[in-house]
Amino acid sequence: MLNQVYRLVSAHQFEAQTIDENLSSDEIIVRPTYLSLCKADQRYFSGNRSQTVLDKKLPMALIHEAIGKVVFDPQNQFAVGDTVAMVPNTPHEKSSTIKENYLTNSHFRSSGYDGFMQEYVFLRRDRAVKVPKSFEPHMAAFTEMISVGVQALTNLKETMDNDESVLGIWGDGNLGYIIASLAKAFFPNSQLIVFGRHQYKLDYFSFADQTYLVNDIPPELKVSQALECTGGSGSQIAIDQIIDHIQPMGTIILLGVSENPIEINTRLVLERGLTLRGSSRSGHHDFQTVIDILSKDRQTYDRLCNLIGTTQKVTSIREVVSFFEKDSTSSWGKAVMRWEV
Ligand SMILES: NC(=O)C1=CN([C@@H]2O[C@H](COP(=O)(O)OP(=O)(O)OC[C@H]3O[C@@H](n4cnc5c(N)ncnc54)[C@H](OP(=O)(O)O)[C@@H]3O)[C@@H](O)[C@H]2O)C=CC1
Ligand SMILES: O=C(CO)[C@H](O)[C@H](O)COP(=O)(O)O
Ligand SMILES: [Zn+2]
Repeated sequence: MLNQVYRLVSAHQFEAQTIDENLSSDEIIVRPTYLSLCKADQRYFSGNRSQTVLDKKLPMALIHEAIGKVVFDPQNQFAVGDTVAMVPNTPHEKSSTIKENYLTNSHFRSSGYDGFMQEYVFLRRDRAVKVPKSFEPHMAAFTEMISVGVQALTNLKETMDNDESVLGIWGDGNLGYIIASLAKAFFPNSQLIVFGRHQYKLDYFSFADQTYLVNDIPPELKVSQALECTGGSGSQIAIDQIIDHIQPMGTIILLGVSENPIEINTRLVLERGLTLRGSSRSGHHDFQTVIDILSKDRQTYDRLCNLIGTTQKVTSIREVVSFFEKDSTSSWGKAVMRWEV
């Protein structure tokens, strides 16, 4: 079957390419309906990656956060019209030790492999997670990013010592907001403190127990465990600050992506017996956990709906380009396209 794939060929430039795809019995065909933008997509779109990386990965269809409607399932496991969240990580082996998203031979869409900016997605059936009909579609579109939060909080639970009293989140953007929203589901008895750079963003975290601007943290304040959700050079500054404010033997979960290697004060990491654990992407199990949590927990569901930012119906590549540009100047929230290209 001929399929149209909308690939980024160079910064700010997409091209429609026609590819011939054959459906195998372990795949279904999904028509993408709502696509949500991630910082990683913006870095490719704006050419904010090294030339070596761009040369290696482009042309490539962007977007790894999306829902769509099933149009065909050769095994009738999914009904035509079912809404599914699509898991961008595709593992090629099973391991009892390594989670699917850390296997080095897994393929991740919109990072070296075509993402969801396509007419139809030929999706391995174990990469589709049913979304309840009642879910707000703009919010469901960023299920992947919520699942990154589930993965991070699960990793924290697996790694940390028994001090759950105070959780600190560094980063007042989308990822920080998602993790803060999920935190009470994982740590109902913990106090939640969010550290950010902008008061107007911190105001959205009204459900946290406390928020601080990073240049105004009381010197004696301590958190038990911390999650770093900043990225870029902000990660280095945030990690330095976390090391100063975390209890000895605490765990720091690192999520922010930095283009260049950053410095970490290992002397203090050793002295204080800290654990630093990286958390990247997510797998099918995390997606299912998102659906389960949001189906039961109305408060978390509503908070995540409040993260919906710029939304627009897009019907052409020109509109997609202007949507990416609009998102890059937006100050808050997830940008979601209703996909009618
Ligand atoms: N590990 C993973 O699987 C994933 C990682 N990411 C990565 O996470 C990072 C954050 O993404 P996202 O939330 O969407 O980005 P946002 O830009 O929405 O949020 C980052 C926020 O952190 C603030 N910030 C910067 N430095 C600090 C600091 N030292 N202390 C506290 N806050 C700070 C930023 O302020 P300002 O704008 O002023 O710099 C900004 O408000 C990105 O690098 C992204 O690529 C995203 C998804 C998944
Ligand atoms: O956003 C992410 C997951 O949701 C990751 O940050 C993204 O996968 C990193 O990929 P890349 O190395 O291509 O920037
Ligand atoms: Zn992402």
